Amino acid sequence: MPAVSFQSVSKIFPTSRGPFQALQGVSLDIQEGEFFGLLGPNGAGKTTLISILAGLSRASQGRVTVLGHDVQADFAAARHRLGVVPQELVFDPFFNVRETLRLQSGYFGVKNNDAWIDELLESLGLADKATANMRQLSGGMKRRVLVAQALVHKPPIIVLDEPTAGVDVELRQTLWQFVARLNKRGHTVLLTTHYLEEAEALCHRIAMLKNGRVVALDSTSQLLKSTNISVLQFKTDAPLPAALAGLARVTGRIVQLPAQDAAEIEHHLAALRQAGIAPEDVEIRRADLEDVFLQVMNAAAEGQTS
Ligand SMILES: Nc1ncnc2c1ncn2[C@@H]1O[C@H](COP(=O)(O)OP(=O)(O)OP(=O)(O)O)[C@@H](O)[C@H]1O
Repeated sequence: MPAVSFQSVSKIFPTSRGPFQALQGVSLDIQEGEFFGLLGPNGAGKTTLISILAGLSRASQGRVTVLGHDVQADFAAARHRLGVVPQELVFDPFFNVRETLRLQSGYFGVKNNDAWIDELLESLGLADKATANMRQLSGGMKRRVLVAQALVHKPPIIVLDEPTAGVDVELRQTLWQFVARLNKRGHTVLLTTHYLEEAEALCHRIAMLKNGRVVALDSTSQLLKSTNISVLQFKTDAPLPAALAGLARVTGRIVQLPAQDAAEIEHHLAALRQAGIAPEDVEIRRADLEDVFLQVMNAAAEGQTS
């Protein structure tokens, strides 16, 4: 039985400009013990899908189950098996950290779980903040409590919606170490993130969403193998010739150009030379998940317009 099963899930939001289809027939199964990544550009429908999974929003069509429990018909059983770390920081400011975690345990009918709460506090670097009031914590500390809060009832499935947005390097490392440990112990993890190097490092399998549809679904290693492209990377201050500008991924001075083969790399270099550009720090590397992601998204866009 899959840990999570999305079956032909569609979602239509009524808006002032008429109905808007945020999800269009999304079907995918996440197996028990998997570390699964859900990727997509802003507005692709990731949060909508997670809200339906968590029972916060209803699918317009289709069905979602959590370890066999329908998220609507069998809401309590499904919800109990999920630990959802939401994107937004929402807390009751009147409680301290430990009280917040005890309160959350109470919502799930869990008692006498102080040993687990201590482990959560310790693993998330919150041990010295146990009696601090929620409103005294920094944003990053609050995010740690949010993670702890989602895990108080030891859910078999952990759902993380962009947990590292705006989070410092230390917390990212603490968080990923802890989540990876829980995954090794058998917890299923569903992660959405815009940090593709995190997804590449952590996820066994990845689904890419665009405009509410699944446009790629495969193991991370297959996705990386699916593209035989290389990337020509260099630095320059000069504006690129138009023919290359459309292909390039530019970050400040760093330019990355995908190329199918050596001939195309030569072609790119010749185009630069012709434009009078002398690229600095030239290197050629294999495509990473970000390159694959961009390729999949561009192919999906072309598919839609044709
Ligand atoms: N309540 C709503 N009413 C109308 N449209 C909505 C509503 N909630 C979401 N949408 C729209 O549905 C689409 C998907 O939104 P969603 O938040 O699921 O995207 P996302 O993939 O999580 O994006 P991001 O990466 O920005 O978090 C967007 O176009 C959004 O504007």
